[in-house]
Amino acid sequence: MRTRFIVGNWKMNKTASEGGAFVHRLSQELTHHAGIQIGLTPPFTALHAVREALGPASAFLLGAQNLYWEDKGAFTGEVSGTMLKDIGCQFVLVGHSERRQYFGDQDGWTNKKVLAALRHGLQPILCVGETLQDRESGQTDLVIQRQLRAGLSGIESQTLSTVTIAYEPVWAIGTGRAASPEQAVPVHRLIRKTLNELGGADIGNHVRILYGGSVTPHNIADFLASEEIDGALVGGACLDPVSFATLAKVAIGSKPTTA
Ligand SMILES: O=C(CO)COP(=O)(O)O
Repeated sequence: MRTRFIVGNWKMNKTASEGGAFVHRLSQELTHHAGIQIGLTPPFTALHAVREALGPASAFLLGAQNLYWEDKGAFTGEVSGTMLKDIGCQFVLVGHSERRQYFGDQDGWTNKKVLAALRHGLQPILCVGETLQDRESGQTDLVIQRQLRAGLSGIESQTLSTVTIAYEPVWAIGTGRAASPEQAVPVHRLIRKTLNELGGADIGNHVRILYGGSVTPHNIADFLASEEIDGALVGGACLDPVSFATLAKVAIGSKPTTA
């Protein structure tokens, strides 16, 4: 049984004080969320305020949007796994398409970042996804397999089962044009198959695979109706606490159907 995971990725939004206010409002809206995990990835500057607002016993998980693979040193502008762990993070996004597109994060880097996260006891969420051009030229499967094989290189089977994958088609991010479940599910199956090839046995069946790209309170149930989709990585619709709580409540209430 894979526990569902709904993650709100704030991207470059919200100051520290706005982050604290968000958490207070979210906690009022979402008083229980038994059976699923909910994570937030504020910008680095709001991590402390969000951790404080959540309190030590919070069931919400705190994550970061990126990390650097060295533990410390002369790397101006970077943040290490040691620092994220110290501030209370439990997980970290790696290889988000905006990192790949604007900041040059390549497959080799995502691998170093995944390994660094694991070394520090941070659960990595490795993001993969094809561009529109990739999809239209029939390259989707190749791109996804390349990103997975490179990003997860050198990880032993047992550890591989603790990684989470987010499938985020680049053309669906921030466009209001979500993939249909019919488009997403075959890619989720391909990801599981690739994980089984990488880890042996049925490792892929233990790994959570989230969908991301224009997920809203209105379409989340359609994705979660498939047992292949274990949750969502949400951008725009997570910035308002009421919208995010509504989305999470749908996730708590919906049951997957066996394919
Ligand atoms: O990139 C995303 C989450 O990481 C998705 O963003 P949107 O939900 O705004 O499309």
